[in-house]
Amino acid sequence: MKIYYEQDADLSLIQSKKVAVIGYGSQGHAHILNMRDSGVKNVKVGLYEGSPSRKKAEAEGLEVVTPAEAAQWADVIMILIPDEKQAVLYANEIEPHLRAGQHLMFGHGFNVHYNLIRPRADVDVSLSAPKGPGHTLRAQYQMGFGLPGLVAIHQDATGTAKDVALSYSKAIGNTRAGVIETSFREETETDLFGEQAVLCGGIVELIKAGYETLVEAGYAPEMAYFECLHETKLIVDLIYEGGIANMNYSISNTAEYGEYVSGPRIVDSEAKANMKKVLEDIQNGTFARNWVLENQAGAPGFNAMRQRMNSHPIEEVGEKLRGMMHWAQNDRLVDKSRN
Ligand SMILES: NC(=O)C1=CN([C@@H]2O[C@H](COP(=O)(O)OP(=O)(O)OC[C@H]3O[C@@H](n4cnc5c(N)ncnc54)[C@H](OP(=O)(O)O)[C@@H]3O)[C@@H](O)[C@H]2O)C=CC1
Ligand SMILES: CC[C@](O)(C(C)=O)C(=O)O
Ligand SMILES: [Mg+2]
Ligand SMILES: [Mg+2]
Repeated sequence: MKIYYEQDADLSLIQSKKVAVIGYGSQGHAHILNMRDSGVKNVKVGLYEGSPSRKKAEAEGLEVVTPAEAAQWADVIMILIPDEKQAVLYANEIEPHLRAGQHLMFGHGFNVHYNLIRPRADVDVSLSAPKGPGHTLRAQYQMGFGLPGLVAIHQDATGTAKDVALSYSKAIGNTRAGVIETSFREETETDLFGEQAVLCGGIVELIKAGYETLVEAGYAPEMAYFECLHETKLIVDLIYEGGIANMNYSISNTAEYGEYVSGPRIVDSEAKANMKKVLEDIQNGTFARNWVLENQAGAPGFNAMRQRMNSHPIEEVGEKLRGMMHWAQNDRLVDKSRN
């Protein structure tokens, strides 16, 4: 496995290009602001007319144009709008203006891997995918650190696709932590699996089930919140810092013994068998097809599930308790008024 670091990437390549970032959301704002701070001067944001994000980008002094204008102007076009909107954007606003030798980039391989976007053969197509949320990508960069990232090349029409993709990854701070070379397929399938089984789907269900178990047994919701949600970060920080052994070193022997005897009763062989089914659905395209169809129908199921999640009692008690922890409100990663 090849991992690229600062010395392996030439920042001047991306600095010499006209770079358009389509979208100014979680990833978009972080990519363009990190790039600008890395000396990439010729940047524009692509947003539709009337986009609420326009004001936020302009407040940072960025030039905002339409996606079609961005595609006409740029040498490098990075698409960072929601995955489910990219195919329509590409067909209507990008593809008609593409010319040979341009470089099309993605932050996730979803649309290219599942053939929802099929770029013409004479453009470079790559991905530069940070392994973490956009707001963390920005915050880490500003502190002088970086998130790990991935690069992959789908097409190399000019012979320079990888060098430019690595240069882009350096500009957003990923080579500070290390950039792994992968494929669109591997990035897409592992990213979807990670977020569904562990990082988002797995953790959220674990937290909710733990909270509900305690509350249904008569314990105070506040106790259940601190135990099952709040402390998750403190424990994950220890794992992040030095692995599972580091966490086990810090917790009590009683907790460690409970981890060994009770953990496998929760995430048991059935849970692992279900993980394998989730992975199969990702690999055979079932998940992608369902997500596309859901959006074609106006996302009724998605919106209902989002609404149900947002009104779960753990969110209510959490809001109240977090309001008491003023320090946790300072230096927030997500400032919805800015990005
Ligand atoms: N979120 C993350 O941290 C990560 C995301 N990725 C990938 O990065 C990509 C972007 O995801 P993410 O940052 O979450 O996306 P967001 O949902 O945060 O992006 C929203 C942005 O896209 C703009 N937008 C929406 N539709 C259009 C359109 N038709 N034309 C132009 N702009 C549009 C929105 O404008 P407005 O709000 O004004 O409507 C907003 O600025 C995806 O491929 C995702 O998988 C990869 C790694 C992590
Ligand atoms: C874990 C979710 C993620 O894959 C990410 C932040 O990396 C995403 O799609 O947002
Ligand atoms: Mg991810
Ligand atoms: Mg993802």
